[in-house]
Amino acid sequence: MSLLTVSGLSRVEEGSLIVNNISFSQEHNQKIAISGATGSGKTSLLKMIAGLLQPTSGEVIFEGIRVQGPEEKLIPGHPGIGYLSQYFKLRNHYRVEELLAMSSHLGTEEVRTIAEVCRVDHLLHRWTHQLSGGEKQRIALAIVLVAAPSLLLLDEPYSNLDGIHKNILKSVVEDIGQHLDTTCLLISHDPLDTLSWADMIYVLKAGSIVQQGTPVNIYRQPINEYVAALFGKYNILTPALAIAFSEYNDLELNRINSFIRPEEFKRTEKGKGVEAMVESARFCGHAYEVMVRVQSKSITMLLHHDVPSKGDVIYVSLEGEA
Ligand SMILES: Nc1ncnc2c1ncn2[C@@H]1O[C@H](COP(=O)(O)OP(=O)(O)OP(=O)(O)O)[C@@H](O)[C@H]1O
Repeated sequence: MSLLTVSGLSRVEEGSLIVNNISFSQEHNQKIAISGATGSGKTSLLKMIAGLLQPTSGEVIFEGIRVQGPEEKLIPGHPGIGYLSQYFKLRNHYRVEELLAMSSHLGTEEVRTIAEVCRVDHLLHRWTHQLSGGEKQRIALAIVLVAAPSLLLLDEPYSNLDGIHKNILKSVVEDIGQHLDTTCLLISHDPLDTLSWADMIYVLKAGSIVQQGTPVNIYRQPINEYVAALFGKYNILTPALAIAFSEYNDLELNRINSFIRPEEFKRTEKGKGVEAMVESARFCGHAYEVMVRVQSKSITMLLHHDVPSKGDVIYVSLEGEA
């Protein structure tokens, strides 16, 4: 039996379908990410799973039992499902340890472990107004975790954090799965948050799932430009460009555009690739982003060495020989 089964879940708001017939299931310890542009319905979906928003139709089955919505229960929510909103608030005038004790269903040792996993064990005596934003976020997460949920729903957990605190929280989320045996489902619109973490990604657009797959599959084979754009930089390979590259690469030729990531192009020797005129070469930290013009279309590629200059003619092919 799956830990979570979502079947035909929909929500109508002011006459519009904001979540449209969503179905998927999640196994124990499977890491699922839901991605989508702003307003695509991610938060509404997550709240319905948590029992905090009433579905208009469809159902959520958690550990074999239907999750009731807020219109069916006095106190909304499900004790086995933890939900951390991107707009969480910590109560004022309490010490961190008091907040943890108030929400805890666990013994002192287990609370201590959760505080350690969340990297907040050194903050237990602090008052809530004495914390930074990143610390507050990890304490809010610890408060959800001490209620001992088997499923943790995280709504854009990294959105307000700087790089350093984001990395700490990413390690925390990794550890939650490994050390606390809590299954996680998170939503994010940032590809860096989901690609390296998730086992499975569902992409939402206007309330519907438009693509589902492993991170590699979603990144390398986006089914449309919306999915391609959500997960990083991309080039549109028109049918005409595909014919030009097919002379040097094994390409399936069809009449539709396909989407190629910058790192999938490589610089090659004359006679082994398509001729391209360099328009610009910009350093971007891990590589140079080089814009070239091929048959009047611009292509962005990433080069780590042999970086050309503006105006140079180079030869470009795709990774993998024909
Ligand atoms: N109570 C409501 N009344 C009317 N429309 C709503 C309500 N709640 C959400 N919506 C609309 O439903 C759509 C989905 O909202 P939701 O917050 O679920 O999207 P999201 O993908 O989480 O967005 P974001 O990434 O910006 O948080 C949006 O167009 C939003 O304006």
